[in-house]
Amino acid sequence: MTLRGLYAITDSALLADGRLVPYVEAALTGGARLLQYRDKSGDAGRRLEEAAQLKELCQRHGAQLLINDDLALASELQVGVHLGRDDGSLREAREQLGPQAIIGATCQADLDYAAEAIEAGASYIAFGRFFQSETKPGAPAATSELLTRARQRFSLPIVAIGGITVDRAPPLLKAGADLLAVVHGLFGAESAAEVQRRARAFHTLFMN
Ligand SMILES: Cc1ncc(COP(=O)(O)OP(=O)(O)O)c(N)n1
Ligand SMILES: Cc1nc(C(=O)O)sc1CCOP(=O)(O)O
Ligand SMILES: [Mg+2]
Repeated sequence: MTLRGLYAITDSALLADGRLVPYVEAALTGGARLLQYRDKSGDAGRRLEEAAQLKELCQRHGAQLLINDDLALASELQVGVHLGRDDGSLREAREQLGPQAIIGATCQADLDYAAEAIEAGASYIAFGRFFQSETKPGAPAATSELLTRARQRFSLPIVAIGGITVDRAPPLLKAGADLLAVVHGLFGAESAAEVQRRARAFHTLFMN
């Protein structure tokens, strides 16, 4: 699968009160290619149930599911995983999930760490945050110049994350991002119809 396009990331607060499935379905209908289940609660039963539902939705829409932080859950569902720098070993994830699995690595603004992540078996490298983020205000900042340098140095798919909206996205694509990872700019919406409209607008950016 080509890793390019909109990468939707769930948020348990934005998608509470029954919004998880309809909003995710809207994002996938609008064209999201990857979906990350990001839930920081310790409720293992609910996490398994929700992630299994999302896997089924992704399969129906030809998209790929990744689990944030949790290799054991990714392994149980046989889906991908996204790991930050303190979330466990990328090498172990690759060994456990096999050669086909999508494994993502948070690289913040660190090109040398990205090189290590690639060596350890990452499928994509994620840089950010590019703008002020409502979801993770404390994430270290990155610039589009960093993205340009990453593009020159690496051929692996590059993800941009952090405060991305449809209006802010074009310079990131110009600098070489293959995937735009978005929480609030996609799911911080009043209705599923608005989520679908935003997803479609992101999707259209990749057609140019
Ligand atoms: C695509 C993508 N990029 C970066 C992150 C951030 O991961 P991490 O630093 O581990 O922070 P948390 O998301 O776990 O709070 C991500 N999740 N996805
Ligand atoms: C989870 C996360 N990681 C980031 C990083 O820079 O590594 S920024 C971020 C939050 C992304 O959400 P939003 O699209 O609402 O800003
Ligand atoms: Mg993490």
